[in-house]
Amino acid sequence: MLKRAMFRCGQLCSRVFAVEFDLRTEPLYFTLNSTPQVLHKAYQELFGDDGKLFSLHVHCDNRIEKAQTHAEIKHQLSIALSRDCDVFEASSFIPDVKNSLVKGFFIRDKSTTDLSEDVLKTLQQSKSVCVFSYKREGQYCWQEMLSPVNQVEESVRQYITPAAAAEHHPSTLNIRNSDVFYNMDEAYKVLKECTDIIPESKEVLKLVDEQLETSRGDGFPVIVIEGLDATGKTTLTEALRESLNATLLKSPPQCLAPFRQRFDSEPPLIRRAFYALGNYITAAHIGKESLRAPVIVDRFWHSTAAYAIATAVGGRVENLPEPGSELYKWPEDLLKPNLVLLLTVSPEERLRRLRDRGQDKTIEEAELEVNQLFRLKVEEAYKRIQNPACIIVDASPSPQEVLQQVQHLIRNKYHL
Ligand SMILES: Nc1ncnc2c1ncn2[C@@H]1O[C@H](COP(=O)(O)OP(=O)(O)O)[C@@H](O)[C@H]1O
Ligand SMILES: Nc1ccn([C@H]2C[C@H](O)[C@@H](COP(=O)(O)OP(=O)(O)O)O2)c(=O)n1
Repeated sequence: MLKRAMFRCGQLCSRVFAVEFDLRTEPLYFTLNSTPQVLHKAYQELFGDDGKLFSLHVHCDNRIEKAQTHAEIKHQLSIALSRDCDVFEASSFIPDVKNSLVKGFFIRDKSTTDLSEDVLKTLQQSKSVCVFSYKREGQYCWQEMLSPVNQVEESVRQYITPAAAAEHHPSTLNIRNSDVFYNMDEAYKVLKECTDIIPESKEVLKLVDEQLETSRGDGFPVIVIEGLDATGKTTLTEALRESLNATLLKSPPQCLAPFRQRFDSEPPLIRRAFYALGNYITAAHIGKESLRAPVIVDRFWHSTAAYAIATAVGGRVENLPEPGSELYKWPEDLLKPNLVLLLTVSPEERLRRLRDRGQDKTIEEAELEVNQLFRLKVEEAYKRIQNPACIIVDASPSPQEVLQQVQHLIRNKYHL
């Protein structure tokens, strides 16, 4: 209750709220004020007559619990609300303050029933969930706390006040150590905090503990092949293994395969920590194998960081952390490959390859558009990662031609 009260008043008045009403445009930013503010047209339309509007945020000191509650609520909203409800990603943050982001949702209910209100009231019974409803009167709009079931609280009106757009998309405030990890200890800590609720975490940590040796002398070259799904990584890495007499490794490593599905169903904090640790295990394998032969690696840290950043940052490519941001910096304690190649193909060719593999047949248009935005962000994030940066390889020609192109690049660098 204390958290809720704080959210309602004091501390959170300096907070800015961002709602992703339309993924292709900027979020709508606003703050709250105890005195009425005249809203201009864009805000009036969004907070206007077109249905009932609610927001929901999750507050909790325990980050594992917070991540799981957020994911659980997202799922609940997707199954419990009617078709007349739109659910938008929303967040509250303090501008320029790292880790100040609190994630949540905006719900617009155009139905004539009270179903959404009932669902939200039930969700609000959890101590870490805070729900507000929005009311409109003329040119003013305010939010007040949704009264929990069987409890009438005095409602404080907080008027919506337009706010300037944030210089950096708010989701970038929390990427470090929530989505991307820049040393092993930070990822390790996350899984350690999960051992009670996810028993598999213990087994993963044990595997990490067993692979402490990561140092590498001046051995054979280490070449990482990166790219979106179906760009031809498996085809190329296998051909390279044969032609270079190399060892082929991948991240996550084979020993984590039994746990991957489990961690893929967890919220980003836990899922990304799992993949981060996978890179350290693979690094230990690289360290050993590169003493004997060239090593080809199918996905490594570029994948971990690019997918994590692209998932964390909603909407447009413009929302990504800017080029040169410290969020694209390679972890100081992770083995650096000698060469990173990024396979790229056109969206049409990629889709054709996915279809040939029997995937992606049923994706609807709306989902396709969201996927398209996501794909663009992953590729752009790949390209922004520095030291080592990736070299872009056009992977649209035939497998043989792609192999030749890559052999040429490697030969130029290593005379292999
Ligand atoms: N250069 C290429 N030209 C045409 N098809 C390709 C090429 N490389 C791979 N493919 C085909 O595209 C699909 C995806 O390739 P794959 O190597 O499995 O990609 P990834 O490992 O990146 O997911 C497979 O069916 C594969 O046979
Ligand atoms: N080193 C890695 C490898 C994969 N990941 C994550 C990133 C994405 O969420 C998925 C992509 O894996 P996917 O199953 O599409 O990969 P494949 O192309 O099938 O090998 O895994 C990672 O974070 N770090």
